Amino acid sequence: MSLAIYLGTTQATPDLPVRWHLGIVLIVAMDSGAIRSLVVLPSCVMDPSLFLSAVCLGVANHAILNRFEPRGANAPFLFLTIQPMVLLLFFGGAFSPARLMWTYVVFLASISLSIVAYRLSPFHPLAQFKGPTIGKVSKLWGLWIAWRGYQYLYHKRLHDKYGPWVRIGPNELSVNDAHAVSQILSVGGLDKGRFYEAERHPSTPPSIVALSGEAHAAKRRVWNRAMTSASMREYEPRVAQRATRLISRLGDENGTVDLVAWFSLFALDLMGDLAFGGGFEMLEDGEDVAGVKDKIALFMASASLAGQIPWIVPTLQLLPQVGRVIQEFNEFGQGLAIQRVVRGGSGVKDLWYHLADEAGLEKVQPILEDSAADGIVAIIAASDTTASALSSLVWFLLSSPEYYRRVQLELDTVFVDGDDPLDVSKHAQLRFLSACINETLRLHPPTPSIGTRQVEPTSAGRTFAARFIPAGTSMYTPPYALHRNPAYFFPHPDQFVPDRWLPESNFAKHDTAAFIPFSLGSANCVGQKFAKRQLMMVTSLLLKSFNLRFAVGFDSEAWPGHIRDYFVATRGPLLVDLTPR
Ligand code: HEM
Repeated sequence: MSLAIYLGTTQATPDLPVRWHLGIVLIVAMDSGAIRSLVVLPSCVMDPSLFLSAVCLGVANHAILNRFEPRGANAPFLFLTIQPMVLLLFFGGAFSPARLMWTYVVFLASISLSIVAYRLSPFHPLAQFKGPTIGKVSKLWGLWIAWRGYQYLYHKRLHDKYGPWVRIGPNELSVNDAHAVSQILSVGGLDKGRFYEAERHPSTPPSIVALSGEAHAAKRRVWNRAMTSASMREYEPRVAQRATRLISRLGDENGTVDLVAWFSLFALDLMGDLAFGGGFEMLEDGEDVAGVKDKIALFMASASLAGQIPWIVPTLQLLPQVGRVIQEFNEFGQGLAIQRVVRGGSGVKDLWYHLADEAGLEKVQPILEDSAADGIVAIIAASDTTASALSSLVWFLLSSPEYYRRVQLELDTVFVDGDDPLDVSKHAQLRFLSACINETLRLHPPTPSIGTRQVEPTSAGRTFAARFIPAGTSMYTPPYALHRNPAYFFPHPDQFVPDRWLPESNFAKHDTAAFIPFSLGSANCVGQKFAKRQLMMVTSLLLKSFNLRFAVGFDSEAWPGHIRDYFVATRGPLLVDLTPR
């Protein structure tokens, strides 16, 4: 009830200063009897000195935990659990369950109130940053939003309301300022935050995504080799083969298809080929028989949610079920890796060839488990992202017939009869299709929020775009909000207007520094050129092969509403009718 009154009042007047929030909480709490019962009820079983000691102990615990922030919750949980018992023992007197319970209640209530008061107070290091009160108080609200998959929309809404810097968690900011974002993500900026620890389990080798610093740089060197222009040329025949099979399977369906599902089967088959020398035949089956997609979805959802409150990760990992998700995933990757090794490379310089350093270029050869972990990352990082981008591109084109017509005209001009739409040497001529891809990645970035970066907790803090950021602060740099910021893309920041990407266009604002679908800096997307190449190849072949329109009865306008953000955004079915051209 008190909470409802409090939320109601603050909702009606959202810009109340912090001291008013504290005042309202206090009055409502007193009025509702919460404070009275907290003082009166325990007095039946607790003498005043025990009561006061429990309060002081609670506040002291907050002061200590705040000063020496623990990395995990296991030791602090234990530490907090035993203290009320020790306090009771120290005070002596008759033991009763009621006395013990109230000691716990008073102790925990004191810690909680002390934390809330501090987080809302002007003494908190992030007090100068605006943001929703509930976010300042606890990360649990952010977890709830992330649970529902709406984090990307939440970030944008908060930036629309509070401006480019928003405090979205007790020690967390979201930044929608292109200059600051580039400083944060680029070389010399910040390392990955604890968000990424959720992807690691002590029993499994870390992949490139979960690493930072030197260890990341070493892995990245191998990945960079795998993504040079020469390496990509080796992969192109595989892309062409899988894209051709996709088109023939779509043709077999003879009518309405769910393109989200088919793009996903295509991308998984392709990455299975490149990362492990084959093994999936999902296009053939017309479905994901082995449930790889479900495994990825479960892994991504668990990691992205646990990443919201990283201090809980060591505790969660004590649960066998949690470890099992990560371990099973890892074993799955190792199984594929062993098959690839047994099968041999047959001279193909695929992704595995580079990840396993078959050329022997590294001083220390990676062990099979490490390469397997990276192979799995390749499947996760490359399949859902590419499939998401392809489906959004088709959705935008079918929703804007004029742009669809222009893309088709361009394709028909560049690829005249007998030309191969998979010929990458002609990509440079597909200027409008390229603009449509950029505009799709702008409005529907496949990773709409990315994980956090963190100011080194032992540092003296950092300054970005003239704002001082205290040590330990986590920072989101959300592409979705940045890409729709009218300060960078104007006019029509929320509309699909591919012309803004053409060199001859003259839009009032077109700041590509704010365009970060592949992130920036040393941990940006290593596969971005390959991703764009795939998008161009598949779209060219698809639109040359078929005329597309939304299936009859399909609610196309509602489709973007089904996008959910679990690090990589998921999409609902995209039902399209195809007729051969
Ligand atoms: C449209 C498609 C794609 C998009 C939008 C995309 C986006 C991204 C983004 C935003 C990151 C940085 C994530 C972070 O900072 O936490 C990333 C990282 C990464 N991506 Fe992509 N990606 C795509 C396709 C691909 C492909 C095709 C590959 C590989 C074949 C790939 C491999 C990777 C890898 C290995 C990383 C980790 C890099 C590192 O930590 O150094 N991605 N991607």
